[in-house]
Amino acid sequence: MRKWLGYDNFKKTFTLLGPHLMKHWVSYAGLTAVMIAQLLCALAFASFLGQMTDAAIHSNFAKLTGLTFGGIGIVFGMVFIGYLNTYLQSSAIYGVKRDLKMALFHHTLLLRANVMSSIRSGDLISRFDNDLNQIENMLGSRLIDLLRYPLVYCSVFIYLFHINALLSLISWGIAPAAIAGSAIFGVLMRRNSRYINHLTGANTQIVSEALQGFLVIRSFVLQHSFFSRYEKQNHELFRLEMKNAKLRGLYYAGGETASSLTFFSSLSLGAYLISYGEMTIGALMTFITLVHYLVFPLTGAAGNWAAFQKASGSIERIQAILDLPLEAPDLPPSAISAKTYPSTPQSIDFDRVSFSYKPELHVLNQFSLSVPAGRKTAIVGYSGAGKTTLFSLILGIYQPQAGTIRINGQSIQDMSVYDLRARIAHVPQEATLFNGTIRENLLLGRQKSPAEIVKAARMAAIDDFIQTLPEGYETQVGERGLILSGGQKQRLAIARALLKNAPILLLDEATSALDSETEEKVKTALDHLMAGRTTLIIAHRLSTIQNADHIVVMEKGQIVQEGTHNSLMAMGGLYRRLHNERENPGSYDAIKVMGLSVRKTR
Ligand SMILES: Nc1ncnc2c1ncn2[C@@H]1O[C@H](COP(=O)(O)OP(=O)(O)OP(=O)(O)O)[C@@H](O)[C@H]1O
Repeated sequence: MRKWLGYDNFKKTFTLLGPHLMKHWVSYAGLTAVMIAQLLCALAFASFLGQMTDAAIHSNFAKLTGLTFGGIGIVFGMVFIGYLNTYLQSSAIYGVKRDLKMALFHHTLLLRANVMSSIRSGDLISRFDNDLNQIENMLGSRLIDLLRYPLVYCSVFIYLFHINALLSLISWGIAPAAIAGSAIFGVLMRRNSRYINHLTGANTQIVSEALQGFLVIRSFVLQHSFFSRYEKQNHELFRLEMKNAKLRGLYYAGGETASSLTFFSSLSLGAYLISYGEMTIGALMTFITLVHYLVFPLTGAAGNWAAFQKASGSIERIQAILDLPLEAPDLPPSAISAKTYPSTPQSIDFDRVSFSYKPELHVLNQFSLSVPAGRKTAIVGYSGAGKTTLFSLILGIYQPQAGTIRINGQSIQDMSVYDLRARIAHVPQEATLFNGTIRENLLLGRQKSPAEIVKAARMAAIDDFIQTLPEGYETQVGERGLILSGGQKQRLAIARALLKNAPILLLDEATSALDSETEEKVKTALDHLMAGRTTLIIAHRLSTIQNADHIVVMEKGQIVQEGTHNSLMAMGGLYRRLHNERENPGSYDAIKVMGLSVRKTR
């Protein structure tokens, strides 16, 4: 029975919404007062109609005049209460919705990276959009209706019982049908709505992928396949929405039938009682004005219940995000992104670190490496060797399952992630730009003078390009930096790192998108930036790391060779193979590692 009536969903709804509702208690208390005032006005108006009718029948002009003024007063009162109702409802609905949205975004910003990478962006966006709208639908007057319906039913029943006991009992005839109808309707709506919410999420995902991957979609001519998926989902959504509409229609028809039946049976029985002199015409007028107040709390409660069932699916989806684990309990203080860490060099140590993204796949196994303070260490290896994973671990984005990572001898587990990241300037493989100006994208919350910004951009060999733009540093980069080339974005990311001025520098293929001439210019800037800082560089082109103090060669999450460029070249093995492959792609060694059989000519 509890399941059928959706009691658990009801409880879940209030567990999530309770604190937010409490915050807006003034609006909800106001709405409750308005609701009571509306009820009193309705009772007064019904009584007014009855008294007017009886006064007219008995030609009581003095009473009629008094009642007219009273009626005008009731009408003005109702108009004012109606205005208050609209205002307070908006404040209650949008206040709670705003708070829920902020809680969801706050949580999203702090989600752990492994959780974040498992969430589909479209699905997450639809929780902000579709699910919050469903909840909005349930807030405000629908919540107050939970109180209103029993209160209206009881007070009107007592009032009408006082007028005529027999007539008032007619409403009891529809009560069992209304309660059973509400339970069945609620269960069917909930089932349907869950599926609709899920499909809406999948639908948003397709649109989001189509926007993000529009170049690939066009170059691989995928429009048809994307459209077919979208079309199929939309047909299914339409089918489910229509199913819901049929349910609502049936429900509405049921409510109307119950209301009309009660009205006509009250009218007929009332007419009969009048003809026997057991009731006045005025009393019947009052009665039939109020009789629908005995029906709508029963049928309306069922409709309300259905809205709760619908919203409970959305609440479940929002709660599911709010239950996901966070990497830190709260947002970083606003000043931290502007903080410049003292530039004293810092050492990095990996001490028997083991890490896997998934239990069955070990990326690092008992990995140990010491990166001396203020030196330049390069990491090379085939794709998938685990190089980028090392950076993610240093940044505290993922936590190792075993072993310790230390910075200047202190375990990073004992540091706040924000303090840890304040020490590191990271240039990732893919430079992400945000919607905003070039200047905002370079600063990312930092305070720097225009001269410092230009200096960093010059060092990253991007100032010349920026100066050619009509609005220079104030140019909007467009969503995801679409107006810039891959190399330009990469140079902006390097300028960003220069401006961060942190003691640890992590460069992950930072110059991979640059042509050799630009790379040469940027290299000078990077050499300048790296001087005196602890630098880890991942590079595909080995020519860019030949002057590194130390080179670490990785294979399948293990260090297989270490040394300087010259010592590693002399040693032979994987480093020399990689070097020959990447720097002299036509050489005998390179062809051999590509698995081709070549006959030696010498
Ligand atoms: N978020 C992730 N979830 C699951 N597995 C991952 C994730 N990121 C990387 N991996 C896996 O971990 C392994 C190491 O990846 P990593 O990105 O560290 O390699 P890499 O040496 O930096 O490669 P590349 O040179 O291509 O960037 C790979 O097998 C990869 O498939």
